[in-house]
Amino acid sequence: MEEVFKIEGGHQLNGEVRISGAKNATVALIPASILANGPVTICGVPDIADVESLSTLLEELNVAVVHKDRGHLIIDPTEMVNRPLEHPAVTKLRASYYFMGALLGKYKHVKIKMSGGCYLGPRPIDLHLKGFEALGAKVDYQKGCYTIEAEELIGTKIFLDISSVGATINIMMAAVYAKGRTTIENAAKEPEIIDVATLLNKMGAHIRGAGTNVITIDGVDHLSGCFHEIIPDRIEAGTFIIMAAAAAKEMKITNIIPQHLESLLSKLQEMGVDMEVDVDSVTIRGGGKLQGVDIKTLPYPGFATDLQQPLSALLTQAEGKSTIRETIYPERFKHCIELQRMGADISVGQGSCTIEGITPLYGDRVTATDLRCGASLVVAGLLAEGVTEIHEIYHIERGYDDLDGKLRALGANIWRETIE
Ligand SMILES: CC(=O)N[C@H]1[C@@H](OP(=O)(O)OP(=O)(O)OC[C@H]2O[C@@H](n3ccc(=O)[nH]c3=O)[C@H](O)[C@@H]2O)O[C@H](CO)[C@@H](O)[C@@H]1O
Ligand SMILES: C=C(OP(=O)(O)O)C(=O)O
Repeated sequence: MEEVFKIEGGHQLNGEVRISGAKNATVALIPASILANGPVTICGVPDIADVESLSTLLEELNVAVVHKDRGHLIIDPTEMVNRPLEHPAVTKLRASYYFMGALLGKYKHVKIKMSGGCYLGPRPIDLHLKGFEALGAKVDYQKGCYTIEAEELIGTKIFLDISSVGATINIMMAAVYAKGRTTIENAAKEPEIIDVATLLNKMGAHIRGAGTNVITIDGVDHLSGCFHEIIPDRIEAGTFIIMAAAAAKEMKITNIIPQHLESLLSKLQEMGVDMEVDVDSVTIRGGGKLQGVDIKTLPYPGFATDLQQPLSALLTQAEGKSTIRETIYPERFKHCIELQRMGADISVGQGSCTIEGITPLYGDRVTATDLRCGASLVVAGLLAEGVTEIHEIYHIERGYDDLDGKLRALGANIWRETIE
């Protein structure tokens, strides 16, 4: 028995959609909260499977977790116990690795299984571990489990060979209680990193420079509970913007920070998408003629790798040739095989793909091999003739809050079906 999405294409989207809190911020804010010595209230928490998995892990640690209405989450680590995290929930998502930095920071000791998440090609965590070691920790890996411990953590200068989002956040969390100053050079600059630094600073940490490539963390002795509202999800916003360009007459995407979406919006403008950008919303008028474009994924503020997959589906409807060069995850092209099944003319090369448009798409039985592949297939399903059946939607549920409900409210014909 499996639950699938079915989408009947060709229904025009219209109206307004409100974007939820950012998944990639939330999944770091939740582990970061355990660094406090009192209750932390996070508001705007998206209703996604990754949050459920992290809540399970908090409960494993005897942290009190209360889900209130409208995305309020109260995390109270007052009675916390630093147990090994070997629960299967660890492997359900990538971000469980943030418990490494958080538990190491708070207790100088952590034992945790290897995390999971989308397979996008190899996703090593060597930079996280090197960062912990530079702070004075010893890392041991046995039988799929990391043990990381330190007598004390001492601030130091850490240069990241690659500006990794995960390593930047993990080191930041490990360093908040360290003695003296930690400097992260070549730090990642994604908005989610600023959000985590903001939460930690509200708790009493002393972090400067988040959002630039040099972050300094001056260790403190105590962190308290606080209240924090999560930034909007720029990847969910981008996905809906792409869907609007694909299938909307007029659609307003609200609760966004347009500055976080500049690389996408400027590409869509180059494609010929009609848009009106406001302070915290964008209105898209779809149905116009689209031109193919070339895209290169890059760390923020460059074009987000998480959006190249949904955009690929739209590019099948753009005139001429489009090329996507993937510099973050050169193997992130599994969605192309699924799109080909639906009629797309795509060839995949070494770290890139070429899409020839315009090709009509036809509903078929396809598989969401990862989260954004799933989003790409939903975009394709909205455009396709007939019914598209998407399997393995648990990937989509890991990162999109009520994607099908939001689409139905906009006029899409999408439903869930349980099949044998
Ligand atoms: C939960 C979360 O926030 N996930 C996002 C995060 O993943 P994640 O934090 O895992 O991605 P990173 O920024 O760490 O990865 C960037 C690049 O660095 C490499 N690398 C990373 C760490 C390391 O120790 N060694 C190493 O070689 C990776 O293989 C990749 O090629 O950023 C990615 C890049 O924007 C996004 O696609 C993910 O949606
Ligand atoms: C790859 C992603 O997520 P994760 O890092 O959680 O696997 C994503 O959000 O597109």
